[in-house]
Amino acid sequence: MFTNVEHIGIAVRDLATSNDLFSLLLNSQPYKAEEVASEGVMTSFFQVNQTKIELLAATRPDSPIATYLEKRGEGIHHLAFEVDDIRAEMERLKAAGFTLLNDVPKRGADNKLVCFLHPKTANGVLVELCQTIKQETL
Ligand SMILES: CC[C@H](C(=O)O)C(=O)SCCNC(=O)CCNC(=O)[C@H](O)C(C)(C)COP(=O)(O)OP(=O)(O)OC[C@H]1O[C@@H](n2cnc3c(N)ncnc32)[C@H](O)[C@@H]1OP(=O)(O)O
Ligand SMILES: [Co+2]
Repeated sequence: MFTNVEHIGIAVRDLATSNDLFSLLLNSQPYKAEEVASEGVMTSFFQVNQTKIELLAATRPDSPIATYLEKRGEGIHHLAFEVDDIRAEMERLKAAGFTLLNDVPKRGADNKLVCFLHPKTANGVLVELCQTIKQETL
């Protein structure tokens, strides 16, 4: 089940500059910065009630964020939903015709297991599924 818009991912060229901008916009400070080396990204998170803003900067040229910035510039990169059972949702969505970009849940930022759906199968939106990793499953 989809339970929440977990975060909105925003591709940015420079994390420090965008941290300042979003701190001003949201009148709050980021609550964490976390590198996800497997994705070639450095993230910075702001909490906005139940939802988060995830700023994403590339840490290497072959990162999906670097490619995105080259082609489309800064802006909203993806929409992430909290799900209660990521494997069940991946099976359901695959059977429903969505293209999964990873067949097995992978480690994301902020203590999540994640899976991405190809934007071509989701109305042009890059969708990310997120399931919080509970202590007992570590
Ligand atoms: C997991 C850590 C963290 C977290 O929350 O925990 C993150 O969120 S990390 C975020 C970065 N990682 C990813 O985005 C992984 C999934 N992304 C990918 O596999 C690729 O970026 C992919 C397949 C979405 C696009 O790859 P690429 O840009 O090399 O392919 P194309 O340029 O050929 O694009 C194909 C087609 O899709 C359109 N496109 C690309 N990116 C996006 C996007 N973010 N939103 C919407 N549409 C997108 C692109 O324009 C092409 O369409 P076309 O009409 O053919 O031009
Ligand atoms: Co994300």
